[in-house]
Amino acid sequence: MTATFFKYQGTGNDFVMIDNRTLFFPKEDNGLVAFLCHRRFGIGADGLILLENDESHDFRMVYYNADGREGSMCGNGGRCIVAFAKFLGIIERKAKFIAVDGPHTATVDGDIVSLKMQDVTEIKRKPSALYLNTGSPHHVQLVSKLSTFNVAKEGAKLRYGIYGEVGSNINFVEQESEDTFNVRTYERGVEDETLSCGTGVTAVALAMHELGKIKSNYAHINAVGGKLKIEFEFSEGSYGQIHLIGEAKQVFKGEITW
Ligand SMILES: N[C@@H](CCC[C@H](N)C(=O)O)C(=O)O
Repeated sequence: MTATFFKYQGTGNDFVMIDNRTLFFPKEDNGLVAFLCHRRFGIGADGLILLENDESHDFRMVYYNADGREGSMCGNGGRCIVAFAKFLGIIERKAKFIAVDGPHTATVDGDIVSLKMQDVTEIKRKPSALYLNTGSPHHVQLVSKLSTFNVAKEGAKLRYGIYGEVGSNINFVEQESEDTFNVRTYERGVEDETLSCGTGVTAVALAMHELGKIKSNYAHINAVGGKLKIEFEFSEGSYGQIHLIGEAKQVFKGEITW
């Protein structure tokens, strides 16, 4: 079979994007997804995303990690699929779509996509980290000398050591200034460091607010692959109106045969 695909990136988190409105894609074939994401034998990506029709939303997002398994919510992927929906003419400046963690809204302004995330009602404190779910599970840990920190090794240790079979994404953070943080993430399902993780930097912003490290209702994040902004409201122990904001770009279009 020969299929048309698109490649998108959001602050360096890259995705194979497929228009599956005709439902041609064999969704149960995890080996095929892993092959398409493979950086030497396939197209190469941190994940694969299918755009499908949905009765009560503009579209449906189906997200797979690079290991071929369906993942939990992907924030950067969510921003990229909104840019893809605009490219396909499904939306103009506003989107309402459904993903694995529920409905999302988004706005597009040029290459900048602002994606509304689910509310977060619980942040767990661990001895040297915080743990929360922003659509995907995230461990958030402050470290020093982030630029030379061994994210792949330490991330794998925590991902398998603390969180067992289900696992978690692991974010290492360093405060840069009053409202700015540098973040590097080990991603579950990619099983390596990626250049950016949208649900991860969202988790970092909320965790830093929880620790009193930010007084504002926003945070700027320097991921390895680019800059993101997170805005939120905090009331009665809960975070709402959470927006993940940053660039999402189409990189190329191609055809692949399997
Ligand atoms: N890259 C993603 C996170 C994707 C989810 C994750 N790898 C998982 O299934 O745990 C993002 O931008 O949020």
